[in-house]
Amino acid sequence: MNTKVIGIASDHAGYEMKSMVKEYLKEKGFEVKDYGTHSSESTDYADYAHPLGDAISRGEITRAIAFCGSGNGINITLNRHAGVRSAYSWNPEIARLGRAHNDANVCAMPARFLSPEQVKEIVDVFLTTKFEGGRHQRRIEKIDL
Ligand SMILES: O=C(CO)[C@H](O)[C@H](O)[C@H](O)COP(=O)(O)O
Repeated sequence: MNTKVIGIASDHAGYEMKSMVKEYLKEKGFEVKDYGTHSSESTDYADYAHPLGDAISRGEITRAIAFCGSGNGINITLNRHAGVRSAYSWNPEIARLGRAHNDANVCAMPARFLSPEQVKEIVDVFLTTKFEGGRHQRRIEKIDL
């Protein structure tokens, strides 16, 4: 498992925030795999969520950051993929709980409702918080149908 590789994806509404996060992660020494979109031209979040979700299901990526305008569409789509636990992370504490309690492997954010500074803080918390296991391991094992 290469935890230094981070997947990223967004639609048009999240493109600028994704670009910012891409540079931020590179500055921190991460390798970034960008699943698109690659401009602010109007597009559909599922077209980027599915390739990222597939990569997680195949085990190619173990952690990812994803955006759309509200965060809902990209989060819902990613969570259709086996093995994806995408946490809708609209503040740092929710991101921390997503990792600590849910072993989330994707941090999905609402790009139109967060500042770049808020996003950086959420990303930092998401990438540094460890899963607590214990009772939470039992619970996540009950998620998949
Ligand atoms: O938030 C989203 C989906 O949950 C999308 O990012 C879109 O921005 C949203 O659906 C609004 O669409 P628009 O074409 O950007 O007006």
